Amino acid sequence: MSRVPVFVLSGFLGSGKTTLLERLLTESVNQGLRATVLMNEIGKTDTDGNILEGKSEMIEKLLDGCICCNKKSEVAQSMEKLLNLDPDVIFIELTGVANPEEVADSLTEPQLINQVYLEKVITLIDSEHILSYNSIFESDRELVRTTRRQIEVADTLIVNKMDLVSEAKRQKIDKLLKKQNSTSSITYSTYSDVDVTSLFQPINTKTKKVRVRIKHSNHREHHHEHPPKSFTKIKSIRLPVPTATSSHRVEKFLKKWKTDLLRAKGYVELEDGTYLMQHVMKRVSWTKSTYHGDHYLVLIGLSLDESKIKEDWNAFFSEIRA
Ligand SMILES: Nc1nc2c(ncn2[C@@H]2O[C@H](COP(=O)(O)OP(=O)(O)OP(=O)(O)O)[C@@H](O)[C@H]2O)c(=O)[nH]1
Repeated sequence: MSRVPVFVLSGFLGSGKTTLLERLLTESVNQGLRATVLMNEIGKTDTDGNILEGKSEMIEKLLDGCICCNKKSEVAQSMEKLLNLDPDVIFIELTGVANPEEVADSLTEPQLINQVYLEKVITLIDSEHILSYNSIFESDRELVRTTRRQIEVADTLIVNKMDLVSEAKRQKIDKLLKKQNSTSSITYSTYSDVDVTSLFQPINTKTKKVRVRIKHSNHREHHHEHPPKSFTKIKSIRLPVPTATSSHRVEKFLKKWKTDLLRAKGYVELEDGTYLMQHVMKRVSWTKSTYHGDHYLVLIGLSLDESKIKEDWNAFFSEIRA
């Protein structure tokens, strides 16, 4: 029996993983490949799953945590469900704070090892922010280590968001990446627009080699001292959006937490309908959406003060209602 190739999409929060996944799913359809997806999110809310709605009916979700050792059996269970659908390819989108080595290990579980192989770890790089990671994450060494491993173990590095950086910055990033990973290919993109056909090459040529491997570091044993559901100090907070509001007001609210806020996303009702709000570091975008579920925002950040944020959020809506 041939093993199913697995592509792991890694990269820090907001780097462009879901944007690439949408392209990969479109290409899968074009090539007549049956693609399935395992999504992993930090909180209990699956915004990326909603974004991908309609792109693939075969999405398994692992919410509330990064795929790390305590989730190994859940990964195996989810993968088995996907394998029952007889896919040609499986994409795993990790959370922005996951170390791809953990999921690679999960693929070697006894019930999976004969059914799947790791084809590629693709790591997306947010070119606008990568050079600032060390200073932004100063208080969280584990996070610095994880973002570094995302680069070091990648087979393919995609430096995304090239529309937001200068040529001088591109050269600095190039130098940094080559220092941290001398063997990976490096591709530059805007909105993760890469040559996806070449990423699929191994599947097309049907040279499905039996391998599950990853470039491990010498000291890759997992650190068990962290609490089970928090790999780093990164926290995710879900805020319900009970009534229609304005984008300006939401952005003003987010700005208040900017020192700790790394990522926010969710569905908000504005005057003329529902919008998907995406916030990466300080950059915000709004896209009209056909989403029909409850409106909410998810805030992800370092040491976010949950009770203060929730209190402020409630006050924000009391003001609207008054
Ligand atoms: N300006 C610009 N924005 C981009 C680019 N690529 C993606 N984005 C935007 O960046 C935001 C985050 O993109 P995603 O694809 O959701 O990133 P992600 O890595 O999946 O995010 P998480 O799953 O939250 O870690 C979205 O608003 C995208 O539209 C790019 O090349 N340039």
